[in-house]
Amino acid sequence: MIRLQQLQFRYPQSPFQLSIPQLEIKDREKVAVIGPSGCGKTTLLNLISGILVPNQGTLISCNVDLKTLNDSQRRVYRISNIGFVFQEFELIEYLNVRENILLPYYINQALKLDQSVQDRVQELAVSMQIDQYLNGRIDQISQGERQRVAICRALLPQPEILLADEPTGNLDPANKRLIRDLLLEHAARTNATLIMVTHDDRLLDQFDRTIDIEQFHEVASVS
Ligand SMILES: Nc1ncnc2c1ncn2[C@@H]1O[C@H](COP(=O)(O)OP(=O)(O)OP(=O)(O)O)[C@@H](O)[C@H]1O
Repeated sequence: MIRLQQLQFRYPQSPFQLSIPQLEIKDREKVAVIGPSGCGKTTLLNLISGILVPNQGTLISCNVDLKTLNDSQRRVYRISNIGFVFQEFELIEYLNVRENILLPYYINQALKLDQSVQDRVQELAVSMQIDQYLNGRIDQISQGERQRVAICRALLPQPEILLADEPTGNLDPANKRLIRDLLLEHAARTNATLIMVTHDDRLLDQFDRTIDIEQFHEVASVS
């Protein structure tokens, strides 16, 4: 369960403010996050992942109030529980496709890279239809294929919470549905909670619930 209560968040020197009186997302729930550009969708995902910290209020996730954790404890929380598909993918051009998928295992000593992980890379790549590119270069695959590499990387550690920030942007309608369905299927198979940002109303029908972040968006005076 993810529970936000009386949560307030502001960036320094910015009038943008997120004020969330109460928001709960149940374990294994599949939630779409919507709202106009700039209303705080990415900010919400960054708060849930522990990248950002609320100014006020509580954010409980995986039975921990994230505000009570220091930076290194929040990093451990993120590594252990969160898979994040970033809006800009955050792929590394000088690593090949397989190495990009394995990146969490290179940078986090808490994750053990053994044969079962290598086998899972192969399985995930097959399910995402990018297995033929595993030894290829990132700059030689399409936008949609890059998106699927980023998704494989987020899914590989089998996270309890999967956060996907507009993972279907810039894709044609058929590929948008394909990516959404792959995320939903993997989340269902691994009992993960899925929180996916989208601007596309046509993708909402397969989710348990839609949360419109605009209701929590406030404009404060800059101080
Ligand atoms: N690091 C930052 N410092 C100051 N302001 C920021 C920062 N990051 C985002 N903002 C501002 O916070 C607001 C919310 O940004 P956010 O990225 O969460 O919106 P969004 O709903 O995800 O937008 P989009 O749909 O365009 O991706 C915006 O007004 C943005 O300019």
